[in-house]
Amino acid sequence: MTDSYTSTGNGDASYTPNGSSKMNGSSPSLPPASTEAGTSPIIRKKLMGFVGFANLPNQVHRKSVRKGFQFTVMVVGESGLGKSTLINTLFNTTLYPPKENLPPSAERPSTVAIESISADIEESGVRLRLTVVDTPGFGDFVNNDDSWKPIIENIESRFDSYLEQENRVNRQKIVDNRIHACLYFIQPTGHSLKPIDVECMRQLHTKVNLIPIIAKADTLTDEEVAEFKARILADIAYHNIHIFQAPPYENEDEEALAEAEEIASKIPFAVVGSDKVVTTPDGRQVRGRAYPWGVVEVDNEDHCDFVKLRQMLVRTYMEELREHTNNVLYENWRTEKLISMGVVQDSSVFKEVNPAIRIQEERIMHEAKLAKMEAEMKMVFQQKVQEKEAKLKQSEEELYARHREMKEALEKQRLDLEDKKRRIENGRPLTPEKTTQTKRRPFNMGRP
Ligand SMILES: Nc1nc2c(ncn2[C@@H]2O[C@H](COP(=O)(O)OP(=O)(O)OP(=O)(O)O)[C@@H](O)[C@H]2O)c(=O)[nH]1
Repeated sequence: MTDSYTSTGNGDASYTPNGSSKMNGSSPSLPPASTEAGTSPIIRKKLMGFVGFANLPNQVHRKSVRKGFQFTVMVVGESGLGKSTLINTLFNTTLYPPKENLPPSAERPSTVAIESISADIEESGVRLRLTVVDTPGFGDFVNNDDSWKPIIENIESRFDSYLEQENRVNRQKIVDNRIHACLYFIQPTGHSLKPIDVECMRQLHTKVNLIPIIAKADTLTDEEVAEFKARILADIAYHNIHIFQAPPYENEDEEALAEAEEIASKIPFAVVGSDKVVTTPDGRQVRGRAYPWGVVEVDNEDHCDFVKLRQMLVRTYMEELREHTNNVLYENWRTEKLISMGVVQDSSVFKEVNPAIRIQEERIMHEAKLAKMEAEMKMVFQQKVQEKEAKLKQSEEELYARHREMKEALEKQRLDLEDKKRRIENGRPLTPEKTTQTKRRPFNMGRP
């Protein structure tokens, strides 16, 4: 086996094992050896790893992990439906302190008040800035007609703040406070959606990713849950409410497709929340709720849909929810807002331009411009000709008039002379007009 060393003469060099192939993007690794001539050292190069764009996802991954993530979730539902408990269970934190620790002065608000709590959560080195927006007071009053209004105002004010940041000269530090997901808690009545639920969801669905949840599902039997879900879905379809559905991707593998289908089949998620650890009859320590008749396990897919909800919200579709908020919900809101402010979109910027058609259009426009200029010049020319003709006609008439005048004068002169001639011939003296001779002006043709 023989190795060869090639020098290109411009400082580049490549080592070719067996003289067969060249390697680029490599680094020198082995100590230099001598060539046959014994002058130039052989640089042995070795590939340190895979060189190609297939590594791009890893770069994105590293960058995202360094930057951390931001996620804002809103919880809407009547009080006591287990919203705080579910959030604590979902993100495995005590974001909401236990209610017994709250001071007695912590009274119910008299209107729907919006509260938000943020926490930095870290899991396997990945940082997540989680913000939960709570809506205490929603649906708690005798008249709940406008309960949804403060919620919508809050969502829109977050869009406003984002739009304002986008319009700044310096957009380096945009803070995204928009709501990425809205968990809508439905009371486990077993009937169907209440009018307040329908109205609120109708108001919300165009502004947030709506995820309906049947709260405290452990209070219903499996059959009741199935029937309740069917009725809720029918109501949602009837009222044309859009709930969040993950978009299907064409090149997704079978496992991912099956997972997406399974998650979709569980909507609305019937969940049980508990941040307490209890012991099962078989001695396992689980997060759940202990009843005299047994233990409901939060993380057991046979007991409730909590795992699927977490899968959707955290594991599989968190980025999808953020993207959908930005690309669809915010974009639609922004368009409407700008139009309402009188900003008009120039639709020609979206037109695809075919260079041949463009040249043809420009040629037609140019020809039209030339034709217009020509017509204008013709008009000016005609006008000038008419003016000149009028002037010539006028001087012709003047000449004729003078000619006539002179002719008459000459005729008169001729007649006078003939008269004189006749008198002289008849021997009659000339009239005394001789003495009163008038000075005749000399005849001058062409002068006025
Ligand atoms: N049976 C049952 N009870 C639950 C569940 N989740 C929470 N609870 C209980 O319901 C009560 C109210 O729970 P919270 O989490 O404070 O409810 P909330 O919706 O945050 O209430 P507000 O803060 O008043 O809006 C507590 O006693 C919880 O232990 C559940 O899934 N099933």
